[in-house]
Amino acid sequence: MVSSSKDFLEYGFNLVSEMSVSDGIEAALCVLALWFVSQSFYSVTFHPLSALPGPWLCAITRIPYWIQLFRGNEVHWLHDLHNRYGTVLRFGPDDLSYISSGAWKEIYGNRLELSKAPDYGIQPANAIRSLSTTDVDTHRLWRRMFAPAFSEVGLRKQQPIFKEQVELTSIFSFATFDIMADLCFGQPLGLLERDRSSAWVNSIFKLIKLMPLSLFVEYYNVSRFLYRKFEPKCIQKKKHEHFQHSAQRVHERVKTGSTRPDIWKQVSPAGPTEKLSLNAMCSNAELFMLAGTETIATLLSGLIYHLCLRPEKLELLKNEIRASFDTVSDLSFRRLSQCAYLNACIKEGLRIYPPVAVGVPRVVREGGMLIDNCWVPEGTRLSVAQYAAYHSEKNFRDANAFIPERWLPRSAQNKTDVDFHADPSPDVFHPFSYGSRDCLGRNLALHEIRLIMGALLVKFDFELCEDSHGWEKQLNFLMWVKGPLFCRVSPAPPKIKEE
Ligand code: HEM
Repeated sequence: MVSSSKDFLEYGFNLVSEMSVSDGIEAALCVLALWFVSQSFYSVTFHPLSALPGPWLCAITRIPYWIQLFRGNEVHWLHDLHNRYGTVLRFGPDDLSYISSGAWKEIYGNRLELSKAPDYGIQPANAIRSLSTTDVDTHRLWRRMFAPAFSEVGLRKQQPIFKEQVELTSIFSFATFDIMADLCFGQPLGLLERDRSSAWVNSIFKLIKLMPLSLFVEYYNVSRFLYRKFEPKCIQKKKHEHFQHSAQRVHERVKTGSTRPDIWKQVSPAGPTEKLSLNAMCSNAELFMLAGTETIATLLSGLIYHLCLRPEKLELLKNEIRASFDTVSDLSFRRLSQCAYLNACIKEGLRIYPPVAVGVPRVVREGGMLIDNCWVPEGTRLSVAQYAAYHSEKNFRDANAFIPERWLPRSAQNKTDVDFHADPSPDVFHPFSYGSRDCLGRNLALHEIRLIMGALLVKFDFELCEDSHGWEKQLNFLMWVKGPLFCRVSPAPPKIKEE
């Protein structure tokens, strides 16, 4: 008979010490199975999220999510699940995805500032936090410092740096990497000039494909601990070399100085004692080279693709651009931002093919919170799935069709157009995210996209090659994995001068 807790422990200890190895393994497996069954039962019955819709398997384990993530199919999987289960979806034991307009405000614009999921923060090799940090105070400081460089006034000053590049390009990745390098390092990488990628840029693409693995490792305490302890030397070396590539260029830029209004010229001191250290410049430059290049190249490729599939829309856009500008040197940030049809096309491109197609999760803080009239416990990860939200008929009529007109004011719409302003939730559209951690480079991105599109359409006509039909069927590892996009490109016909 076991009478007290001390006796109980002694009894347990004796029992274990008398066990053979195979009995021990059997007992451990039984305990594990019991734990899993009770956890699963709790997860689908008494867990605070148990009433929310979603596949029961996802309520028990994250395995279905990991499988889809590693297969590059997360975006379409979430889209299908939202179609089946509605605007809120439980796709993991502690993971909720939303596609309603109110969710943006509640998750990303919340006064309580939900924290960014730590596994989504990029860890710079020099260990100095960049803007992607989850630390709220450091993040606030960086945002204040970098805000002027990415503001309208700052960008207008940077306009000449952009124009040096766009005239040359039809290769979007090279152009966006060259432009961002020019803003961060004071000189382009020379990709457009050589018409060839570099080993450094290629390694960024490899890094993007490894994101699911990094998310998996960073999600679990055990794998994170083991990885940090035993990270292979060759990977450490590669990370260091990669970081050094941009760090050296930042050092060079600081040493030689610059007369041009690049990012560093316009950073403001956030307070009397705050200075942007050289190390912090390096880690933020690395972040800008990641965040501000492929996102834009992705949108541009998708936009040209969808325009080529709808030649009547491409014609309207060409007419608008060619009526407003004779040559590339006429293009300016200000005048391009007034091109209504161009802006509508860009919005539609961001909707139908969002560069950040899934939501970056926010984690509910201590004490839990009410969201969408449902109480969610602390630690729950909330996100808005952009692709699913923008392709849902609940939010956009003819959601899978490329229709820039839906973004034009009612008065500018063709009489025969369907009235897309009856779309029930235009507020659901936030391709640059929302709240205190929305995209710092939003203005820069829009100017760059308008300028590159303007330059291309002033100079060239485009037609999609047969081989590239179906180009949009792509895997997604947080970024789309784009195949080659072949277009027949011919010089625009000369303008006939009116008498
Ligand atoms: C079409 C182009 C772009 C799209 C669609 C885009 C989208 C986004 C989104 C959705 C986020 C929010 C992530 C989150 O919720 O945590 C973000 C953050 C960010 N983006 Fe962009 N982005 C684009 C271009 C750029 C450019 C050109 C830059 C320039 C450097 C940039 C710099 C950043 C930075 C620094 C952050 C982190 C902001 C913070 O945590 O405070 N992005 N972007």
